[in-house]
Amino acid sequence: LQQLKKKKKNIPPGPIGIPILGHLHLLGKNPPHNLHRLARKHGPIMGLRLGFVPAVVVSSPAAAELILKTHDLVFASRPKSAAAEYMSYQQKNIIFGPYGPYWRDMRKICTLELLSSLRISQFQAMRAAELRLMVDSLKQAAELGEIVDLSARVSGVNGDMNCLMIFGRKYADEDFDEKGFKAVFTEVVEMSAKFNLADYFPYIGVLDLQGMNRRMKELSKIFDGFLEKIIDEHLQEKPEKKETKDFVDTMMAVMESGEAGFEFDRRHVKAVLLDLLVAGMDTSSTAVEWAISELIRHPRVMKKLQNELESTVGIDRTVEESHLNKLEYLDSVVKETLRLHPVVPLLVPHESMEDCTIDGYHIPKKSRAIVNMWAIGRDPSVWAHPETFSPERFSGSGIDLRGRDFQLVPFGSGRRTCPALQLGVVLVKLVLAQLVHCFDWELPNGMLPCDLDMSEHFGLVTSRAEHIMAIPKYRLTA
Ligand code: HEM
Repeated sequence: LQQLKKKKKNIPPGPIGIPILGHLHLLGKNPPHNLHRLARKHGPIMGLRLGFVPAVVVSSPAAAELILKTHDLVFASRPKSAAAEYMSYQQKNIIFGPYGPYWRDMRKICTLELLSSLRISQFQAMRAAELRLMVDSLKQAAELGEIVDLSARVSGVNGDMNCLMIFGRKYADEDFDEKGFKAVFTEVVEMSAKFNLADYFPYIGVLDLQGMNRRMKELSKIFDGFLEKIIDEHLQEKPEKKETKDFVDTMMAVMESGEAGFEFDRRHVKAVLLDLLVAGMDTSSTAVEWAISELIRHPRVMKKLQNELESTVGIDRTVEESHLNKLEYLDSVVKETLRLHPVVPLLVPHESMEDCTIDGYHIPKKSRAIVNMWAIGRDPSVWAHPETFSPERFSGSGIDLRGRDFQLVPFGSGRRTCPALQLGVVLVKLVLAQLVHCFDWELPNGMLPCDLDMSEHFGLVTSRAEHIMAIPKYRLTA
């Protein structure tokens, strides 16, 4: 009977599952890689069962377009998950919020009030000042011939810029709990991406076999206390005296005006703040980390980018935001980096809100849709020599990052697309441009560029497994 039903409904092809787990065990330590391998055998639209949850995995541009454009509305929701429940104010945030009027309103506030072009430009001077600090400190290290933890530096400057934009001040690790600010938020992001059995076997969730629910509750207490404290501090200050309002000021003003048009209290403010912290914390810095790693591994590309920067900006001053539009090769380097290292390799899981037919396959309501960007970036029918890092492939290609070219959608596309695409791209380009323009980079202990380890650490945001260590040599005349 099962077989007959399957025939009638034409479910997507997939590997043979095992009782209870279905295909969960096939995800392994690095799901994007393992799903890519499976898709090569079973096709770009692959059906899986993760515990009790049906899933469809798409691994080609055409299949991604079906999910993110043709049937965008059907797949615009997010699955319920323990992480969203415990760590996102009962799914009151944007990232994990289910589709509906509440999510739409929250997202609108976020895009209009916080991430608009005008708001992004208001923080330009702050970004320039933070970059100056980074360059000065790396210049000092260069004078001393020091080995620098480049991953930590990039993540540090990105974290500082984020905190200044969101909270109006920087936070040192010791301002937080004993584990430190960065470590707590990195753990929140990691917990959100982990395959938690509770999400796939609803009845065993209460047993919390992996201890994840307990840890998530602890984490949420820590950051809730932190956000409460920040809101209290802001209430005591006078925002009208500030030159640039930070995101807390803006959100508190929305709350106090009562003009949100829906219930909007402190919990909602905290949920948005947490969203932006989590989403902004590691994404851009991880992209920079991958880009600089590829450039160090490919001295020809590094030199070509340095030449572009020299001819556009000069050798006696540093890159400014106004230069970015003129830097075409930098643009190609960033695209090529995101093709091979999409920092959110499986996007954030989507969930279908009703039954739907995709390319003739039946996808039941409440299926999880996984878009494997890692696989799409390596699809040999779209990319010539997909494993080669070659930014030239984008010159004159017309492919942009805005979610219209489904062979390259590292920010997603459609209703759930990243609302911070513009900010994200500016941050990545700015930080990368300073590192490349101001410094030459050498690997320590005579390591050859081709020996640089490029292993990944899988998470919602997939970063390098090992920090990149390198020796800077200052190259500007100023
Ligand atoms: C290089 C940098 C970034 C990349 C590659 C990136 C990528 C993504 C991706 C792939 C998604 C999920 C799309 C989907 O589910 O279909 C997403 C969602 C999101 N991103 Fe970004 N992002 C970046 C930077 C940022 C920054 C800096 C912020 C905020 C400060 C941000 C805020 C968000 C939010 C709020 C969502 C949830 C949207 C929703 O569910 O409606 N992102 N991002």
